[in-house]
Amino acid sequence: MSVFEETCKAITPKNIAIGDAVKRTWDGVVMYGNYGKLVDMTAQYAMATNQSLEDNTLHIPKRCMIIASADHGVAEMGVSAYPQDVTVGMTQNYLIPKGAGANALANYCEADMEVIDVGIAADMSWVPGLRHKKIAYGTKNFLKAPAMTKTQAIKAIEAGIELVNEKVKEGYNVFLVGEMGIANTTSSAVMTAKFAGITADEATGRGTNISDERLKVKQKVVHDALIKYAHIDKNDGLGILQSVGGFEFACITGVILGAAAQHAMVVIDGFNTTVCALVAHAIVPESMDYVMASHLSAEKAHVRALKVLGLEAYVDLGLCLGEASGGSIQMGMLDLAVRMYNELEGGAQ
Ligand SMILES: O=C(O)c1ccc[n+]([C@@H]2O[C@H](COP(=O)([O-])O)[C@@H](O)[C@H]2O)c1
Ligand SMILES: Cc1cc2nc[nH]c2cc1C
Repeated sequence: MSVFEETCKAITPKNIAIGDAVKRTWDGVVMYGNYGKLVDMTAQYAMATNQSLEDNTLHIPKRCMIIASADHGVAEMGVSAYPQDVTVGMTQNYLIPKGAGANALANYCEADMEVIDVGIAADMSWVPGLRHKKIAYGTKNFLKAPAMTKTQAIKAIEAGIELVNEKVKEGYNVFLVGEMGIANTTSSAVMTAKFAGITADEATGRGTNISDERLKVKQKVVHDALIKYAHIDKNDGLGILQSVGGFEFACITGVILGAAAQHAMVVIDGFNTTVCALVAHAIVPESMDYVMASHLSAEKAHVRALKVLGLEAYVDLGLCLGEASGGSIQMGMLDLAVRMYNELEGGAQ
């Protein structure tokens, strides 16, 4: 059995009794009013990470931010506001000089950062600290040919699984996922249209704030891709990923499946990482027991993607970015909720 198959097979549903016990503790202390979504966060975290609730406390999350980078052949259609080499520049920036917004946010939420190249269309061997797992120099333009082969999709998924397995061994139990890849919101739009059963126009947003003119081009690309891949079933996660996805999305799908198999939790970020969750959901529905939503991206179809998963974002800050930005803010809130839970004493307040 492959690492991918073994991982999928190892995923079990969360233990509801743990969540109920956490909620009872909050209820026992807070006699009137309630702490609303802070309670939900702690219950979800406790269930996903299979906490023993010894001394009625929760382990403080040990956090790892994983940013996966890759390029997209569909960029040649003129669907992004930025050239492809921004993927190189931003990915380098996470490591030297560690000056990106993602670095600041990782520091804020006390996450260690791992950056992985699974398909950047340039040689990245000179970047120190980068995890070199390049599957190919970018995907194919999916209007011409499937973005990747099935073997490549599984290889990229396994890169994510293996990274999580390594980090779980080091004690990490919460993973904040982020991505970087110019043109990848076009890929996400097609995947969301497939999974959510919505039209190209409903699924297509402005990504890196493209002009009206580019938006028309992007909508047509998404429309044409939906016709070209109409034969792929909406429940075929691997088929959709392989046809119109990206290597960074496959890697993050692997992070989600790998974490779920190990009872670790994944905090998703915006539109793109929610689409990775859609793929994981199609492959193993129970993997969603290990996924926590974070912010609502300004990318318009994000809400439609979350709806398929039955998830709701905790905050709407108007971010439209990726690179684990919203996930880091969510991590800050989860940390607060866990620390508060650990200080609760019995009795009426
Ligand atoms: O995930 C999101 O909500 C999101 C929304 C808009 C843009 N992005 C980021 O912007 C890039 C993709 O935008 P685009 O216009 O090139 O498709 C990619 O690097 C993503 O990290 C991400
Ligand atoms: C500058 C820039 C930063 C990003 N971070 C994530 N996606 C991005 C896309 C661009 C273009």
